Amino acid sequence: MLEVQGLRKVYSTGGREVEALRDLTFTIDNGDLVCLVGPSGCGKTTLLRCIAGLLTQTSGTVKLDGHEVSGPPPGLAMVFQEYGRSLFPWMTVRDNVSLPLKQKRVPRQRRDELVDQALEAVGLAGTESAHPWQLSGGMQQRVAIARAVAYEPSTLLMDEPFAAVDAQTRADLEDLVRALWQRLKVTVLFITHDIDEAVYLGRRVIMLSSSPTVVQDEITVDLPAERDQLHTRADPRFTELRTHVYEQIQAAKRGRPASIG
Ligand SMILES: Nc1ncnc2c1ncn2[C@@H]1O[C@H](COP(=O)(O)OP(=O)(O)OP(=O)(O)O)[C@@H](O)[C@H]1O
Repeated sequence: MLEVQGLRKVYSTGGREVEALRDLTFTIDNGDLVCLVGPSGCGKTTLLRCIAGLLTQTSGTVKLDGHEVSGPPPGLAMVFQEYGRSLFPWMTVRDNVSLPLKQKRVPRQRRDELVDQALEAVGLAGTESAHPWQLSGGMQQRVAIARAVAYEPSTLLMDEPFAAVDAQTRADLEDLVRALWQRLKVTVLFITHDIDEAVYLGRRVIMLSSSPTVVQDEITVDLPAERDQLHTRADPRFTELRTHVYEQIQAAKRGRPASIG
């Protein structure tokens, strides 16, 4: 379980203080898929970096499976928006996916198995010896997802991973994330500023207020577990949920709760 309790982050730079996160509290059960949306600049990346142990909070706690996070926790993998910068261009696809496993000291044979399985799972079997720059943006992001999956994480943090790909690729990658989540039973925290994406993907959606940030609202997405781009997005319940999230985000920008919903 991921537990975020009273998380506050104040940046101090050049004598100026920016309160990015004021007081965030939420929990995510093991095996859940939770999307986090909020207005631009509300501190989504700050939150993820605190959860990943890459940034020290000013106060509050983050616990993963009962252990307080104070550095990059084992069992946690991340996928970033900028796949172009997260893959090493001079390494092959196999070496990129394999790298965290080497750091984890996984034996060679097991490493190869995990890489093969992960590339197969993201539909990239056969690209092992290619270099990232020989692949499309969508394929590069699949490599980044394969790298996270091969690591066999219990928790996967995704920071606006599809913001830089075209709409069709994005739809395919969304379906890939749901399929992997269902298959691997991994806990996923997915950050996006795209409301439709949050409702389509998530089993829960947490909405953040604008900075200084608190949890504005949260919903359980009571759409069928089997989702597809055509039918789910045409479901009247999908429209209701996205309208609710939209109104909450608009209210968050104005700095108060929405009156309806
Ligand atoms: N290193 C830093 N030093 C000072 N202020 C920072 C730093 N990083 C972020 N901030 C500030 O903290 C606030 C939250 O930033 P953050 O990048 O976490 O938001 P975000 O929700 O991810 O933004 P976006 O939606 O635009 O990607 C912003 O006001 C930002 O200017």
